[in-house]
Amino acid sequence: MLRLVIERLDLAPEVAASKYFSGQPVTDAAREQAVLDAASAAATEAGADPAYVVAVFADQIAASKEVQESLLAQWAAGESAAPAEAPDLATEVRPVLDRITTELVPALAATAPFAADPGCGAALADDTAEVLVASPLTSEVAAAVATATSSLCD
Ligand SMILES: C=C(O[C@@H]1C=C(C(=O)O)C=C[C@H]1O)C(=O)O
Repeated sequence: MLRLVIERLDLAPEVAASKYFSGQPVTDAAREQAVLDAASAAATEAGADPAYVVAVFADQIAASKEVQESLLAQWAAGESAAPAEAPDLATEVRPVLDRITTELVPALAATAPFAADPGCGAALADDTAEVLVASPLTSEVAAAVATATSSLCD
């Protein structure tokens, strides 16, 4: 589950790069609603609590936007080198995000029972550290992991 959370968040720089070229705003409210609706429907299908899954997905969206805002601000200010090219958001990046949704929802259905466990926070911190060692992230993505995981434990 955490690997999928990280994999999703690690796509945010590509989303930001595509928006750098297209001029599309970071927030796309209609797309966010479609993502949350898809997650809710998939949760019901997987036997998970849709409210829990939607809350976790709202965090994924917020975390992605943190990364995008941070990178776009750096590129605009010339603080870091802007990308030279970017994938197409609709045809190349969002399909990958959608594929992750189909995997992340069943993974959340499996881990949701542990949300109320008193050891959830400590286990989450340990597991997050382990996944981060396995997948080194840029500082912007690493900084948003806290947002992405903030609703996983009660
Ligand atoms: C990732 C995107 O940027 C934002 C974050 C979204 C997400 O995490 O699913 C959806 C829409 C945007 O508000 C996107 O536009 O696809």
